[in-house]
Amino acid sequence: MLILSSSAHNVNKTLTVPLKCSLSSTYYKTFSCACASNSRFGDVNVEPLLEWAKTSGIKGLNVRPAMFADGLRGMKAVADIKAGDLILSVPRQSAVYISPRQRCPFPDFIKPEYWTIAPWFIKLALMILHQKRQTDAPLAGYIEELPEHVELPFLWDDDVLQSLQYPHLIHQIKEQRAEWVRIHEAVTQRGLQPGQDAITQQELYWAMSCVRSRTFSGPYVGSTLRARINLALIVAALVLTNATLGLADLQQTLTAAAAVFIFNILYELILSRSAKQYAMCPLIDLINHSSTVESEVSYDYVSDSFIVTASKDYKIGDQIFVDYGQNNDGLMQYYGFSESNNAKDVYMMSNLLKWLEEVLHTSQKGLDALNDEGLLSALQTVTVERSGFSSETLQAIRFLIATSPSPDPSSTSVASTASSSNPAASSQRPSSFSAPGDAALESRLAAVLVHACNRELGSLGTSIQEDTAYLEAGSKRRGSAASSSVAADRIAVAFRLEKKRVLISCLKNLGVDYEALTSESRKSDRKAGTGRGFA
Ligand SMILES: C[S@@+](CC[C@H](N)C(=O)[O-])C[C@H]1O[C@@H](n2cnc3c(N)ncnc32)[C@H](O)[C@@H]1O
Repeated sequence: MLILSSSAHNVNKTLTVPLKCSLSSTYYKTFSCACASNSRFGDVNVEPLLEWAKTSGIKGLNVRPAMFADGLRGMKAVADIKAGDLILSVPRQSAVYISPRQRCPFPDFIKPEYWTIAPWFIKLALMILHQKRQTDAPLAGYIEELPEHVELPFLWDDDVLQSLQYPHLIHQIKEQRAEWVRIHEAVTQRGLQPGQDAITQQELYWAMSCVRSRTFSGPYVGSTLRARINLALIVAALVLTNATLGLADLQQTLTAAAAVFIFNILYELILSRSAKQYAMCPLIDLINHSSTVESEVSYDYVSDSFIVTASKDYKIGDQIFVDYGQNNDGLMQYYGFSESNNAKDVYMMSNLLKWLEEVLHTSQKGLDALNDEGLLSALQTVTVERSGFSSETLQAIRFLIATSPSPDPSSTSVASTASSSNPAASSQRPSSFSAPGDAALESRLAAVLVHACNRELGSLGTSIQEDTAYLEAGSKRRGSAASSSVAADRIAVAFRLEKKRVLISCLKNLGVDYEALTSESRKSDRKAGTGRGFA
């Protein structure tokens, strides 16, 4: 799910929805004016979509759908664009949209009691399917342009899934598979009204995949400006009628009117603090992701529209991007791709305890002490960032190093001198290790972390060089018709390469040039005639 943002300077937060003033209509050009060039969009004709967009009040300025490298659809600038320029505006009623507590919009299609309990992405998927089933659906022009297939990893064969080499995501994707089977059963058995055509698993999966890869979400801002004005007019009319007919004391009437207003505003304020709105916006959802730009999709309260403003200058022909606000796990699972050098990417290391035990001789007593202080989980579910490990993980490892017994005085394990150099450490609690210790302890900590990263990298089945070579060989073959399983393979290899890069950056921050080291060892492997094949 993509994040609706308001600030051009802050993409990491789930942002508040702005009350931006909409620009005057003369500022906009509609798509038909924006560019007279190529009306073909790869092998798809975009003209019907743009015609529909125009009649639906969607406005675009100096942008147009286009095909980019690797046959990827996206949006390009058809004139120079300045940072801060409005480039797209989609009225809320032209989007597939749900707000909190929205009533079932089609009780003859889906049972209202199921609608109430359905999560947001099922609701949006059902809205798409409902539109698809109608002959004169208002959003037909949009629905027809949704991709026919959305190739997400939950559809991959198990062997391709395993080639992600990343148990954390493989587990989540398997859970998603099971969840989506249950959702299909629930929709068909408890959601669909009797007499309606069955919803096949393929249909529902397609709709849910579109939703998961194209929805923007943001905080709910309460009623639209128009709804608030309508409420004000109704209350004013009641006050006037009362006053004219002398039905009640004027002061009492005004107090009651003020109470209605305050209640309404407070109610919406409370609702907007926890609730979210979700929207699939035609044309906006043709914009591809890059984490190098700042997020620009926001909800404009005054015009009741979703808008995109450029967060940087674009030259004519440039591709327009937004930041989907996801690390590579999220991008892979719900968007079907990973991004090279994604700054938000992390590596979830599930084997840390195993690697620690190789060098630390951890005792049950030590692990229990960590558990008592809520720190054991920092060794079990470990998020490794490019910059390093979390402060909790460092604290827990410091404690283990300082308190590990040394079973073998001749051992080369990094903890072998820890307890002997600091006999008081064994009586210390984990809470004493939140801050960096002396130079000896910190250097042992670094050695343990380097060991863990090296062991993790070594356990992955392929090296970074093998993954790179596989992708490069595939790029040379580009142009030959690649089957979808080959495409999935490449997507999986690109993903696991990025995960290795996270660990390598982490090692770099620990002072280890992993690539230089492995290239040395490859040279000696070659001399010795050894080395690994591609798995
Ligand atoms: C919101 S849509 C963007 C428009 C999409 N390209 C289309 O043709 O409809 C999101 C999908 O676009 C593709 N996509 C977006 N950004 C990408 C990127 N940086 N690299 C590769 N694919 C990307 C993925 O397939 C993703 O599921």
